[in-house]
Amino acid sequence: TTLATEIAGRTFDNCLMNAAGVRCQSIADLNKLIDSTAGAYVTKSATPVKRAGNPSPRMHTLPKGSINSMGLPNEGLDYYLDFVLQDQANRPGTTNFLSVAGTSLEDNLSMLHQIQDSAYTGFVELNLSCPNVPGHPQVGYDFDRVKTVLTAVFDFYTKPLGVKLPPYFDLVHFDQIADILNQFPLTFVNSINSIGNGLVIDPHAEKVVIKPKGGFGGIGGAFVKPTALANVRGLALRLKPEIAIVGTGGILNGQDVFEHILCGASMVQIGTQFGYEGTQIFDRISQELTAIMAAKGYTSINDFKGKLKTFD
Ligand SMILES: O=C(O)c1[nH]c(=O)[nH]c(=O)c1I
Repeated sequence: TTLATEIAGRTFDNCLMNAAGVRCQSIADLNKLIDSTAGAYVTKSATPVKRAGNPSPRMHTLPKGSINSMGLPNEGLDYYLDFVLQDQANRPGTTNFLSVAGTSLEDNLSMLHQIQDSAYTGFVELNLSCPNVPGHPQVGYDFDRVKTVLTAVFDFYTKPLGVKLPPYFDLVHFDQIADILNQFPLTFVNSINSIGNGLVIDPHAEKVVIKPKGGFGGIGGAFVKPTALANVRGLALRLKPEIAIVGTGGILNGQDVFEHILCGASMVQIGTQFGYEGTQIFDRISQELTAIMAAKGYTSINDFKGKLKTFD
């Protein structure tokens, strides 16, 4: 039984990896991911220069999930680009993900020009769905804006690139975003980012649990799995086959991964629960998924990828 997967001709020995933003902001975090069972890593979404992000407390975890309003804290693109360039030199033949999240089209284009002109050979994950930068609405919810951004990007960018999308909640929106995405040579689409602007309350203190935005923040973890599965499936059914689906959202165990793959995911990213457990989660969930596959007689994820049954 193998958990190996492939996207755009790149092979990964495990279909599990971290979700951007979780334990991937520092070189120390990234090296722990390299040393783990994860098949790849993605770096914390970068802006052109280092950002402190929102005031703390800005993240809170409950058994059923997390809320965060980090505000895009990161070390700046150079830090992450230097890291991935060094890593690809150290470990030829491996592919990883560099996440970028400019707060303007100009910032995204300047970062992508820098990456295009560099020796980087890995994937870029263009984050169109950060819900926590005050005053900056999510690009992913403005379909015309998505088309404008991708048109500008693919005017020059030729290396493998995917987009990180927010969750959609209307089948017409799945149709509309898929129609736009299918017009571009995307390598993958990653669904979902956190469910934006949820609210978690501490009833004892009668108070919100995070400081930024009056307590409003992105929701992750078990809370979001049904929405994550729907977005993975909704896009898998609508996107051209050349665009791989990366599934993110609500992964706590091997069964959750199995469900994401059934819906069409080629790679699965773990956020909230990875933040809680650390890198040993990749061993635990790999064992759980292997056991599920063995019990069903599957030897590779391609045996069941995208094969979710319906009643009709
Ligand atoms: O607040 C953040 O840094 C953040 N938080 C999220 O939940 N998703 C994102 O894409 C980002 I850039």
